[in-house]
Amino acid sequence: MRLELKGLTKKFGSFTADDDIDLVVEPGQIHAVLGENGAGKSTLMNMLYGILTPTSGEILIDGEPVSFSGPGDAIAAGIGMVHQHFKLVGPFSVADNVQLGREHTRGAGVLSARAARKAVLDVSEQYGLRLDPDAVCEDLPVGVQQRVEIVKALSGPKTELLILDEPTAVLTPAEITELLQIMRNLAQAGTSILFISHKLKEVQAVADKITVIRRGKVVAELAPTASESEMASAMVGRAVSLQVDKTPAVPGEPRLEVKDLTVVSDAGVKVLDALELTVNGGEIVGLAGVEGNGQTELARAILGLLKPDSGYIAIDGRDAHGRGPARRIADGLGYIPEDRGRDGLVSEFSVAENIVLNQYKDEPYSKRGVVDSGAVHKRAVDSIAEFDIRTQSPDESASSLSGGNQQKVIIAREFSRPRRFLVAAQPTRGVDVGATEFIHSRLIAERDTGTGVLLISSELDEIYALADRIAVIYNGRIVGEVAPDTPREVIGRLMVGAAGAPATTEPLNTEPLNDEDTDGGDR
Ligand SMILES: Nc1ncnc2c1ncn2[C@@H]1O[C@H](COP(=O)(O)OP(=O)(O)OP(=O)(O)O)[C@@H](O)[C@H]1O
Repeated sequence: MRLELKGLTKKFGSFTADDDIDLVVEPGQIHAVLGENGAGKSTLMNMLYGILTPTSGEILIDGEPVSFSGPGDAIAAGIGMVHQHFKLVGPFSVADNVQLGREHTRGAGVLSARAARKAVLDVSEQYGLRLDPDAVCEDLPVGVQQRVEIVKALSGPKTELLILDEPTAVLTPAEITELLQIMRNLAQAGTSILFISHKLKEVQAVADKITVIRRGKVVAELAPTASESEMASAMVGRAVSLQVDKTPAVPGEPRLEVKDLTVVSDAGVKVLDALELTVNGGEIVGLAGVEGNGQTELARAILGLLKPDSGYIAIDGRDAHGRGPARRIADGLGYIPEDRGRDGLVSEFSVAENIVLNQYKDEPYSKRGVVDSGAVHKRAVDSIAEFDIRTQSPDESASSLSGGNQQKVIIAREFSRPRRFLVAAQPTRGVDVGATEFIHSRLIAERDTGTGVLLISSELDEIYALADRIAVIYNGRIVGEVAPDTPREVIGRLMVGAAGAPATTEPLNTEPLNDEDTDGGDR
């Protein structure tokens, strides 16, 4: 399929999210779309997939103008889409999920259970996407759920163009390598791919062509040979430092002490297993690990959202036992949650309300129990400017913000008050390079004021950039604490629970994306 966009424009009220976009995707081409948070990438893809109606402009498929009144039309025209946030129904099987939604698809028809299983197996075989059609989706690792989304997108009547909107944001390094290979295979077989990512190494690794959009306009077309800094500055419109400067840490008193912490899941599995960890004031401890090894539970237990079965947590020297999240926050705990939808934002609240979410009862936002809306508004206006949150107004609902800008709202909230200890879980997930630079330098500034920081990140690059000490978590235990100059292979082996194994038997990732990533890194 040859896809051509001519002057595609989308306005929300008086705001122009996409402005006169021209773009051509040739058959079998992997075309990356890069841009800052809020640049208009998802809006553009949603128009292409029939979710949004363009305000003006044309979409042409093989030279013919098309008009979609819903995703069903786009699917029937040969377009498949994998969204930024998974849309699978957890308790359903893989086959059921692939089948789901087809009832509205013109020309695709409803499949019988047998036909749905067969569709999964056929697509799996055709593209080398291994999947068990009978597996229950919520039991599958994230990378496999992603594969289900791709198979679903490819199982339309004749999918020839696949839209992947930040498909790697939640994947492990090995899963990312696998996905990039799947993309190459698909392209080789003739499928065109539109690929959105904030991870520049991935873009370099797979893209045939790169279009950069900024504030809704195409600002550059780059060759795949473009360097990371060329891509970054085209996106942001200024030079971006991809490396943060920091001086050595000066650790002080313990700010987090975790001893013998055990959490058993409802299914009877020890998700945290006698975990021991200390973070001192004035240092950043990076918690490295493949997602799903207890990081989420550790963060939630520190905040008081998850009750441990046994063990001890102290925040700033105070036993946290019996203290709920609100009291821990009052004690000086800060929290940037990994799941902004669940723990970070109230999406129907305004941007301003979200910025003061855990502070609105305090001075100056409340006086004698009454919220001072002027003070809240002023604080929101200041934060929007300081953190470059792209929103039309502080009163806009948080749900209308782009994914990366939602993350900036949380960051603005958590960086605004003095803290003794901060848990930063995936702080730059979905965030563009400019904002990543900013968040990284703020985390270091926090450390330099004496705050203890536990950085939980699935990105080894991020851990290396920031951590003064690296703790590796595997199966709910800290299996190693190492210095920040420890080679990737060593950390990679710890991450897969194979500390003693020779390097050759436990590759973290078999296909490095570039020469620097000798173990296949996390990008
Ligand atoms: N339904 C809507 N109503 C009002 N504004 C919207 C709506 N949907 C998107 N926007 C605005 O359009 C702009 C573009 O958003 P979009 O989600 O396309 O950005 P993006 O480039 O995908 O960003 P990110 O990298 O953060 O995902 C944002 O400023 C967003 O606030």
